[in-house]
Amino acid sequence: MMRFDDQNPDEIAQKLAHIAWEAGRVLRAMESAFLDKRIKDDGSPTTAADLAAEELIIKRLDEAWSGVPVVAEETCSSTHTDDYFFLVDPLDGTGDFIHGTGEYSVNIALIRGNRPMAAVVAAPAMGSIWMAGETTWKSSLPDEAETGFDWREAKVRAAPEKDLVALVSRRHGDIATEACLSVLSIGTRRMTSSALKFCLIASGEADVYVRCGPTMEWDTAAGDHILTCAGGSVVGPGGAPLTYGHEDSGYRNGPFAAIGDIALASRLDLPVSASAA
Ligand SMILES: Nc1ncnc2c1ncn2[C@@H]1O[C@H](COP(=O)(O)O)[C@@H](OP(=O)(O)O)[C@H]1O
Ligand SMILES: [Mg+2]
Repeated sequence: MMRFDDQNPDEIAQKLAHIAWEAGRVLRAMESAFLDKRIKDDGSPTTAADLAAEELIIKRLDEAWSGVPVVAEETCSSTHTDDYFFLVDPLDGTGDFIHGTGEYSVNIALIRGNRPMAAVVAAPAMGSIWMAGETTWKSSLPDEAETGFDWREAKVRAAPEKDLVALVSRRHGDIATEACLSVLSIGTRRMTSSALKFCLIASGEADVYVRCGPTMEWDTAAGDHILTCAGGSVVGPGGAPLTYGHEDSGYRNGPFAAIGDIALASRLDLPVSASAA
């Protein structure tokens, strides 16, 4: 089996970026097609585009790192016995993909133990991509993957005293999330779908994203790593980082807050368990 010890995390992230770039091409080509949607058990939609992108990503991961388990949203292989495994959301923000807002992303994270070590989030319709190994990098999405990326380091900003910029889901909200936000001095609330919320904080364009409603590990792992390597944090109740690979709980996350400035952590009071859907 291919091991990761001989590759540095930024090199792995770069390979993941190429795979996400290719999956993004598949999704863009399917944007205007009329796609039947199916509602899954958790109430969220899925389409042929989710499946096509996931199939491609799994194939490419296997070509690059044969035998490493992949836990992916649509075909969620339920066991991972190795120290390393991938978490994949081929299309995060399927509702937005269907409604044409363009706010959807491809999320891929390599997990070592219970934390990410390399990750990519691509936003094909927005033309942007973020990757992180040890450092976080942002690029526009090029026409040619081999030569076209223009990677620049991404960094969080210090939180302003007041008028924080909060990112909130366009399609999912709950009372517990609103209660957490209400104690912060929020100046602007910006509706944003998918893992883009983590990336905008990582790029210093926003300060906080709180989510007390249900999400899955593949929704957060890549964005978590991108934000963390840019100087931010993703914390659960009590301020601990999120951990991944919780097969027993069906890969569900608890409540979390993504923040650019760790100083905000002491002002947050997250509930212990996720709100109902
Ligand atoms: N009831 C539920 N249980 C688990 N995850 C849910 C959920 N409702 C929404 N989500 C997650 O929230 C994601 C969308 O987040 P946002 O509202 O921030 O765009 C969905 O991603 P997918 O579109 O990949 O299914 C889905 O995984
Ligand atoms: Mg998805």
